[in-house]
Amino acid sequence: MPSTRFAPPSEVPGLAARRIAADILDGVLLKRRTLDDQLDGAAAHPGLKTLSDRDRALMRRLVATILRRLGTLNHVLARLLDRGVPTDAPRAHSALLIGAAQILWMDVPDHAAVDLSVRLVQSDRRASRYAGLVNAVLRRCAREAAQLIDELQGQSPDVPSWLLARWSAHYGEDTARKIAQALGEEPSLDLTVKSDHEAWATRLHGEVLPTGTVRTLLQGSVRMLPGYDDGQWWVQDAAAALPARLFGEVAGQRILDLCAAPGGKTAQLAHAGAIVTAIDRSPNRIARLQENLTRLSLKAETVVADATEWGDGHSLYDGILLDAPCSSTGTIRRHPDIAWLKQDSDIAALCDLQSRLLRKASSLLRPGGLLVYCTCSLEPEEGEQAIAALLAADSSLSRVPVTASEVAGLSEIITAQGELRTLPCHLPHADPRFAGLDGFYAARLLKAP
Ligand SMILES: C[S@@+](CC[C@H](N)C(=O)[O-])C[C@H]1O[C@@H](n2cnc3c(N)ncnc32)[C@H](O)[C@@H]1O
Repeated sequence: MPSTRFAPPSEVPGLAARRIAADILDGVLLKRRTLDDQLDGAAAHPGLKTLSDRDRALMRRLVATILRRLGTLNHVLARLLDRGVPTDAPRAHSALLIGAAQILWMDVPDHAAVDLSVRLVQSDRRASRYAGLVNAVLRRCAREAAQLIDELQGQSPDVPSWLLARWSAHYGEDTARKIAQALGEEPSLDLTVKSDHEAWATRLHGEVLPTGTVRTLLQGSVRMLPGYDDGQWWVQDAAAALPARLFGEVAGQRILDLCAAPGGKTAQLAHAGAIVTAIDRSPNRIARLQENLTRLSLKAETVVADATEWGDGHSLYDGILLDAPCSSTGTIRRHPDIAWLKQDSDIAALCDLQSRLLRKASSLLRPGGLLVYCTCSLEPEEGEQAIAALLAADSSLSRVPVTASEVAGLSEIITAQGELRTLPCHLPHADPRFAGLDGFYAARLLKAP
């Protein structure tokens, strides 16, 4: 729980939002807590409740911008600080990041950004003696940062080097650089709508993508948008909406969604008429899935269970969706904390779980049934290699290649093996704010009849 106080009544406008941003930033960078954890649910920052909708949106955007451009910011600050970032007062570092991000990329006047960061350090016992330093460095930042950022040309400072090395090895240096560049952009809001796609796109000031997703640049709480309360759509990245479609016609089929929460894909399957059993091992996340289904007036059987141990005695399913837990490196655009929280060593442990879940999924599938496996990871071990290993070990399964016509003709997102592989740099658009996809992998497998 953050120790700093928030929002005393006499405080200058905007300071509480910056202080909470600093707490949450420290939560990610120093305490290794996820953004989701700090922004929603029981363990969320208690100060969030005191912020207006506008300040809350600004605070979220500020934190996301800093995490998305952390390498660049740290380079600029390092060049402006003769003796480096003070190590005895973490709030001095977060105040510098917050001030610099606003000066460089947000619609906040420079003098206000500097003033709020100075106040931020002044109100922290350990950091207050750095108020003069913060003031001077941020003023120089406003004057000199553009030139300092130029020094980074040709580099990808905002992606940790271990990740960049992985992507270069698998996709080639050029694509790795494009992925890194795409991750620096603020992502659009993507919605899966039940019907009337064009009408919803117009109402929400967006457009319909070739794949049917409605994409808009609206910001702030989605709960305030038209269509939310009456359950006309749900938030789902355009790439995340593709795997569930690989089953084809599912009306009346029994489909098992093995790692289901918060339920974007369960909702797609239920909306398409499937009889869905949705399993997740997290009770809180299953509760969220249930809430989402209720809002959308959709139905599914829900089960809280560890999927690796579930299913004995159940009849076999017509289709199984395994959206496995993974490193989530494909979603860094939307969850920029992931880049700084995950480590290379996490991937091997996840691969072990994924292979156990895959074996379980195969055992619960009827002959002639389809298994769709997907992960929101860019790492081949969690995608292509996991499926290659499964196919080598289980001769009852074979690939049913995905064709371009199933994904609105986007042949660049299909591999030579007929698997889906979307990258953050895919789906270019004349207006870059409308471009990009989360990085997803999906394969479709048939159980021999
Ligand atoms: C990638 S998310 C699923 C997203 C979901 N399919 C959707 O479209 O909204 C992975 C989920 O797997 C769940 N999970 C992780 N390990 C599990 C296990 N052994 N058994 C069941 N669920 C598990 C996590 O709680 C998490 O909700």
